[in-house]
Amino acid sequence: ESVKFWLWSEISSIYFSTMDILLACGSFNPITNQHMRLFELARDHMHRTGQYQVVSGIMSPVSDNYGKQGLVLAKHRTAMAKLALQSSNWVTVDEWESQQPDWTETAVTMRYHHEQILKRYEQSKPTFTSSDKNIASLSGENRTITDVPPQLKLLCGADFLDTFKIPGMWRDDHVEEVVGRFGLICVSRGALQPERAVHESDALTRHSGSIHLVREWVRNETSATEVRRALRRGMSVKYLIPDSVIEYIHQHNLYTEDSERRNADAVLRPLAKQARPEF
Ligand SMILES: Nc1ncnc2c1ncn2[C@@H]1O[C@H](COP(=O)(O)OP(=O)(O)OP(=O)(O)O)[C@@H](O)[C@H]1O
Ligand SMILES: O=C(O)c1ccc[n+]([C@@H]2O[C@H](COP(=O)([O-])O)[C@@H](O)[C@H]2O)c1
Repeated sequence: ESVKFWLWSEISSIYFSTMDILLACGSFNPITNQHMRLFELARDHMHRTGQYQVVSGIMSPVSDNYGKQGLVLAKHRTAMAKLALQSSNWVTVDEWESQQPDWTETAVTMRYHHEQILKRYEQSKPTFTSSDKNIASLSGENRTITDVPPQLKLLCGADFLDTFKIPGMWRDDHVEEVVGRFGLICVSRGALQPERAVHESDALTRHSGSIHLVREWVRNETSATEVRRALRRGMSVKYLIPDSVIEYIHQHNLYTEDSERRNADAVLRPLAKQARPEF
């Protein structure tokens, strides 16, 4: 009986689950252990639903013209993220967004990755016989269902969800697209209430079926701002960020009083762009 049950649960998880790819957009200035935990928490959550198979994760650092205070160069933020994610066998760093000449809206970044996923899927799609149409490979964790391409979902923390309601920050059609067309996985952060953010937004409520709220029970308030503050003061950030990243920061003398003044008077690019779309 137990063998039958095991077989059934294996087969049903293959046939009835959707492959997901998680994309996290942000400054990662610098990457913290909690940024990497977001991926782990989200993957566990999605797997526990029994409906999704998370096959990979992408971290996409924002480009230099985002205009956020203290933002160090994208080449450094990307290098640090790559060093940190050497310990992951499923999350990688993608440089496309960070290399764009201007700041790129998240919806546009998602469209780009969606196209890349479809291209790779088309290239790697095996030809099927009628009897094995749904299953391409069944090898440990890498089993895949290939008659549906992987779905891209945005992964974020609860503070990110709150930015949707800041006037002039997001275009309404982009919120619709990110949440409605792609889907969102949001991990709790401190005392923020993502359920309330969804409830108080008509657009988010309309698409609540595509929003997955993940509860982080080990509350972790690590923030890149606090890490930068500690570094400026010459204090330890060990165990908040990986050792390899600490070493990189010291080698390049990245976070100083000067670096924190960068963009201090700048208007965040999304706000400037919405205020003067031609600008
Ligand atoms: N401690 C945390 N808990 C949950 N989500 C987090 C946490 N830290 C960062 N995130 C999420 O990671 C993504 C990238 O965040 P970001 O690079 O802005 O880091 P941050 O720590 O929030 O930075 P800063 O302190 O400079 O605002 C966002 O979606 C953010 O919500
Ligand atoms: O697409 C938008 O309109 C939009 C508006 C505001 C912020 N974002 C993205 O949200 C992310 C916020 O990162 P951070 O570090 O400011 O928390 C970053 O990747 C931005 O490009 C995106």
